[in-house]
Amino acid sequence: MNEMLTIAMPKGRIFEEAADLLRDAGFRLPAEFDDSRKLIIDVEEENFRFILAKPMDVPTYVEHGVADLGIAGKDVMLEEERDVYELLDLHISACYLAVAGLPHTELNEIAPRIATKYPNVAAAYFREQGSQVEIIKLNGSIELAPIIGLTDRIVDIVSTGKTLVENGLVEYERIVDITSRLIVNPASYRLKDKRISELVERVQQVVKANLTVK
Ligand SMILES: Nc1ncnc2c1ncn2[C@@H]1O[C@H](COP(=O)(O)OP(=O)(O)OP(=O)(O)O)[C@@H](O)[C@H]1O
Ligand SMILES: O=P(O)(O)OC[C@H]1O[C@H](OP(=O)(O)OP(=O)(O)O)[C@H](O)[C@@H]1O
Repeated sequence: MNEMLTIAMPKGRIFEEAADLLRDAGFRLPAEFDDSRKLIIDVEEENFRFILAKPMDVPTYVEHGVADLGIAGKDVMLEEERDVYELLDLHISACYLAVAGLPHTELNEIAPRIATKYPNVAAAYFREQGSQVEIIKLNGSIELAPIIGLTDRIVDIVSTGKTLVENGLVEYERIVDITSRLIVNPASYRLKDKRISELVERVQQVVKANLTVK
């Protein structure tokens, strides 16, 4: 029997597409997987243990080795900078990080303020631009910040652009394109290399096939 693999799955948006990828790669995941409130799901047929984590926490579990593998958005990887390897771009849950704000407004020259759920990414971006900004960390509804006068700009995820439009905001700069990644703990990668490489191979086939269809 193969050695067990523990995989940290992000709850929420990415979950369904990630589960579809694994199923398309031929892994048998039970129906329970999709609508359970359990946080740990063992799939004995495949010798997998899934842990269902908040998306931002997935790299933390993988870095500490309590999960061998994980699926995380590139946004989370950039923000968290964890000591893990990125094995595959899964090309799912595509979106991008952008700077947005009220239309026809300039950045306050003295102390521009930026609201974001991604303080590290935002700080690095404005540093590279040579702008000194004050970052205000929010946990959601980021678009509120410029509307109610908390900040000049936001750095946030854009997908369809609907949230910006419906709140009267415009995009100023696109920072980076985002898709979800398969990540691995470096020690697990060494110790379970055969099992992990086989999984990567199977998932990669599906990713390639999906890209061809697109
Ligand atoms: N429109 C989008 N908004 C936010 N994240 C998106 C979007 N489209 C794709 N993603 C991807 O999904 C991930 C976030 O998933 P999700 O919204 O479920 O988590 P979350 O932001 O932690 O949610 P919450 O804090 O609302 O529980 C991001 O890391 C990103 O890679
Ligand atoms: O371009 P769109 O397709 O409109 O998607 C982008 C929006 O989706 C996300 O918010 P989410 O729904 O996760 O809510 P939150 O504000 O609570 O983070 C993100 O923070 C944007 O607000």
